[in-house]
Amino acid sequence: MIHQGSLKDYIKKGITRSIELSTPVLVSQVREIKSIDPQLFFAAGKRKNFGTRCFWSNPKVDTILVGLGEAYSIISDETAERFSYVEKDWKQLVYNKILIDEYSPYGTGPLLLGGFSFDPLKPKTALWKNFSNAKFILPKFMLSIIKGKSYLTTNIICRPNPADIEEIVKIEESLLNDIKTLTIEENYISFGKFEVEPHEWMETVKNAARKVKDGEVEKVVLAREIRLEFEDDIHVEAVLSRLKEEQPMSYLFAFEYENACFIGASPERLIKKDGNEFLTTCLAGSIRRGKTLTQDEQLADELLSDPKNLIEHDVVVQMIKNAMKEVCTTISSPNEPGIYKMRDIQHLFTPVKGVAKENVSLVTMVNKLHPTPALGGQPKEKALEIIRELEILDRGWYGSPVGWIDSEDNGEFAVAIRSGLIKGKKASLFAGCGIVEDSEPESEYKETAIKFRPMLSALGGKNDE
Ligand SMILES: C=C(O[C@@H]1C=C(C(=O)O)C=C[C@H]1O)C(=O)O
Ligand SMILES: [Mg+2]
Repeated sequence: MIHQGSLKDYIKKGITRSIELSTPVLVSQVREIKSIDPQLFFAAGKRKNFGTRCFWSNPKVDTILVGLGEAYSIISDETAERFSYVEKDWKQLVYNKILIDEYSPYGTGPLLLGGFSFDPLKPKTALWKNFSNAKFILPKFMLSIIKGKSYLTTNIICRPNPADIEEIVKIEESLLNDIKTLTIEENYISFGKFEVEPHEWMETVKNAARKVKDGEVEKVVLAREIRLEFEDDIHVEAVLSRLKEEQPMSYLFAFEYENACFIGASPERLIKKDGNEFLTTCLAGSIRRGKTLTQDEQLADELLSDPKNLIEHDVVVQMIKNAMKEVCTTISSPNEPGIYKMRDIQHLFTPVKGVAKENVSLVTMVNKLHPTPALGGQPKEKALEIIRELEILDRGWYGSPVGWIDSEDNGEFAVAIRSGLIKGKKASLFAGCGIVEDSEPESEYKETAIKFRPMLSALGGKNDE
């Protein structure tokens, strides 16, 4: 529906409604705007001190979302209940919304950007202070670039006491003006690298492989951390630009709360929902890229017929297909895995599509799938126990679902791998490997080294193994 009238009028209406209902009322305006560089919009958020910035784009790049500031936030430090908490709070907020939608394609209007932590039962360390078990933001301003067109959504929460109406309208205007004068500064600064206990990590791989051999689990994923220290503050904007250039086959994401930014370029989709269609991806099993085309193809063939990697992959396929069967009327997926190639690595890849039964929400599916055996293991609970026991790190949001949900329950979540947490001059990067019976510590260590490359390179480092 197209509403006439100015944003200010709608805010006044929102305030009146919020007095009547004694509840916050969301006013959300979408308008098509002249095309804007999403990186610059993200950079403008820093200059304007919005505090919170979110960036999300899919590999096809037909959906780019950049959110600035917090009109509303949904934060939960509960454990199992964190999923339903987010859903309930969001449903309540959008129930009374006033939409001013000249244009409302998929990916515009009121939507939440955020994610969940990997394992709420693992004690949280200071590193992940700003990253709750669930944290979703409805941005004050959001740029959506959908199939090449740019839209600006402005979200205002009206409460019984009048909001700073003038202020909001003023900021919106100056924000768009400001972007015209911005550029992204590259600052490649040297850094020192510290690997957190690599030998102990290889020991844990050995222990995990033994547990698989003993029949405790089918597969378990173990991750490790490296810490970088720079001479100067890291420019998150420049890192994002580099990731965009170097990892075009990946989801790009950045979630910045105060001084901490979780950022990465992940090839792995957890789940996408568009109407009643679900799409998910099994991605597990890895090999390096070749130096020549012939060598690259040889490596791909090797991966496609390697028993260890095929087991790693198949455990994921079985679990995801079973989960999809429970909530879908029909599912379809290829019988054999294909190859997904990125700049630094190639993976075994099987997409799974399905048509959802009625009332199966996106968050329900996130809850059901996370963590898949690509990041957790099989069976899920036993694998999580082993990870808690063996792993020498706090995963925080690494390996977790990150993405977006709109007010109609459309959206998409990626698995936050090939990622790191940046705080000022410091960065912690994370990478893991699926461990099965035949996993060898040395070669799994090498595999994680390759998985660190996307972030290391985006931070200005050389490709070392
Ligand atoms: C755990 C990660 O990646 C996962 C593990 C893979 C493997 O072990 O082959 C491949 C892709 C992902 O499922 C990571 O990148 O940190
Ligand atoms: Mg592997």
